[in-house]
Order: sequence, then structure tokens, then C-alpha cells
Amino acid sequence: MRSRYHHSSLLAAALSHNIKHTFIHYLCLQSDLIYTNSHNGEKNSHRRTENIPNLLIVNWTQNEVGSFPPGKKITIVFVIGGPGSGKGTQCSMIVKHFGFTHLSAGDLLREEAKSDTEQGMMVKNLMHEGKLVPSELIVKLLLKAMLQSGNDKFLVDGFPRNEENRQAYDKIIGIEPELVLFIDCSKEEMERRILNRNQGRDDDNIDTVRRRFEVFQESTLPVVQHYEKTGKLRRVDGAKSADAVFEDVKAIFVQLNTQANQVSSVSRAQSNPFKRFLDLFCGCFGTQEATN
Ligand SMILES: Nc1ncnc2c1ncn2[C@@H]1O[C@H](COP(=O)(O)OP(=O)(O)O)[C@@H](O)[C@H]1O
Ligand SMILES: Nc1ccn([C@@H]2O[C@H](COP(=O)(O)OP(=O)(O)O)[C@@H](O)[C@H]2O)c(=O)n1
Repeated sequence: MRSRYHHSSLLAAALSHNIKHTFIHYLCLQSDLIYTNSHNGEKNSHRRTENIPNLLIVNWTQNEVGSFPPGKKITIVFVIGGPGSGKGTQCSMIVKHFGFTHLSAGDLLREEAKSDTEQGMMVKNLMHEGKLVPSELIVKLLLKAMLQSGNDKFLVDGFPRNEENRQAYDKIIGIEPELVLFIDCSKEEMERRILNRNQGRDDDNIDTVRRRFEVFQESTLPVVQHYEKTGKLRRVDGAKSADAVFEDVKAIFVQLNTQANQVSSVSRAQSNPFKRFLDLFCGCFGTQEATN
């Protein structure tokens, strides 16, 4: 009871503050994100929040986490696929060959779930139910891990999982992914792999797995379609053996490296004043190719 009143007053204080760059979220331990839904379906967050115990407010500022130095080139690749499609397996192979830092959204959340706080408990419960954790929390964890790594190339595994993830990422990190790797695999094969995985994961049981498949179908597939439209999606057949999948993945990353090298040699050339002068000079006499 006390905690309910405490949270209600925090909510009131937060609403009255409207601080720029501050992200305030209302999460419920037993229900989904509830800010816009009331009992009777009206968009009335006040009434709804006052009636719900265990309300948790995650309030954090961008300054708390930090940001990348301006102008630093950061390469981001999202890796998506259903539960058990082989995201983690492929990511470790990519890391060995291409020097990326692997950030698994699921691993970051599992770490968070160990903490003996209200937030840790909330994450643990949602994961146990196979539901998605509120987006700003996972984006914050990703940004923190990116900054701590000191690297500039990241594989973000298991993200974005829904439109809300994608939008929160755009708002908070905002670095366009270079590409989005989608590991496509049948439900039967994924289920078989998960039930044989034996990593002692609390959510690798048949009931939670089924819920995770539903979430994938309903929430993640629309994100796949989004990246298909923007031309960023690279689909690989995840049903093959891990090595065979990696052959296809490798080809995608070799191409990505080639493009990156071309871009950096063009920008090096453009930043060379003598080369710029020569280009201009030759351009005047119609001999542009002479400098290439
Ligand atoms: N291509 C594959 N063929 C057979 N088993 C695989 C393949 N890729 C991964 N696995 C196995 O399937 C399970 C799930 O793979 P994992 O990489 O953990 O998936 P995800 O990260 O997508 O949940 C693991 O036990 C892994 O060893
Ligand atoms: N972007 C994400 C990624 C994972 N998660 C949570 O973490 C759980 C495990 O995700 P995972 O990527 O480690 O595992 P798989 O479901 O892909 O096997 C999901 O079922 C969600 O509860 C999330 O809420 N949001």
C-alpha cells in the first residue's frame, strides 16, 4: 500500500516536471506497459496508475549514460531471428572473424534480472513470461554497454524486437544500422533447438517458448518487413548447419567491409587538399579521370 502511494506521488511529480531529455516510464510488474490504457479503455493514465500496485517508474537522463563522441564513425548491425534461430551462435562466429563487439539484448537483461531491485524483479518476471521488456530500459543497457566496450563496431543481437524497440533506439541512440541480419528458421526447428539448448535458462520451457514464438510472430516480423522495405535486410537460411549458415553470413560481412573501405578511401581522398586542388584543376580541362 505504502509503495503504491509512494509511486503515485512520484508519478505526479514526474508529470509536473516535463524535463527535456528525461525519459519517464511507467511499468507494471504484472501487466504490460499501461500508460495509455485505463480500465475502461480510455486514455487515462492517472486513474489506471492509481489503481495498479507494483507500479515502477524508471526515470533516467541521457547524461546518466553518456553518448558517443560527435563525428566518430560507429558501425551497427542488428541481428534478428526467432528464439533459437541461432543468433548467438552466428554472432560469436562474426566476432572472431570481423572484430565486432557482440551485445546480446537477452544477456544484458538476464544480468539486469539478477539485481535485487524492483527493476531487476520486473525484468525477471517479464522474461519468465516470454514478454518483452520496456524499450527504453533495453536501449539504455545497450548504450551503456557500447560506451563501456570502447569499440566502434557492434552486433546487436535480439534487437529490435518490436516497433517500440526500434523507435526508442532511434530516439535515444539514433545511429542507422549498416544492415540488419535476419536468421530465418522454421518454428519446429527453433523449438527443437531451444528444448535441447540446456543452458539452464528459466525461459527455455515449452510454455514460455510458445509465448516467445507468438511475440516473434506478432511483434518482430513487422520489424523484419520494415527493414526489408528500407533495403537494409539481409536474410539467411538458418535451418542449415551452423557452419553453412556462417558461409552466407560471412559473404554479407565481407561485402560490408568492402563498402566501408571504399567509403573511407573516398573520404580520405576528399580530405586531402592537394588531391582536391588537382581534381578541380583537371576538372577545368575535362581530365577528371587523370587523378583517379
Ligand atoms: N545452424 C544450427 N544448426 C543446429 N543447431 C544450431 C544452429 N545454430 C545454433 N544451434 C544450436 O541451437 C541452440 C540455439 O542457438 P542460439 O544461438 O542460442 O539461438 P538464439 O540466440 O537465436 O536464441 C543452441 O543450442 C545452438 O548450439
Ligand atoms: N529486445 C529485447 C530482447 C530480449 N528481451 C527479453 O529477453 C528474452 C530472451 O531473449 P534472447 O534474445 O536472449 O533469447 P531468444 O528468445 O532469442 O532465444 C525475451 O523473451 C524477452 O523477454 C526483450 O524483452 N527485449
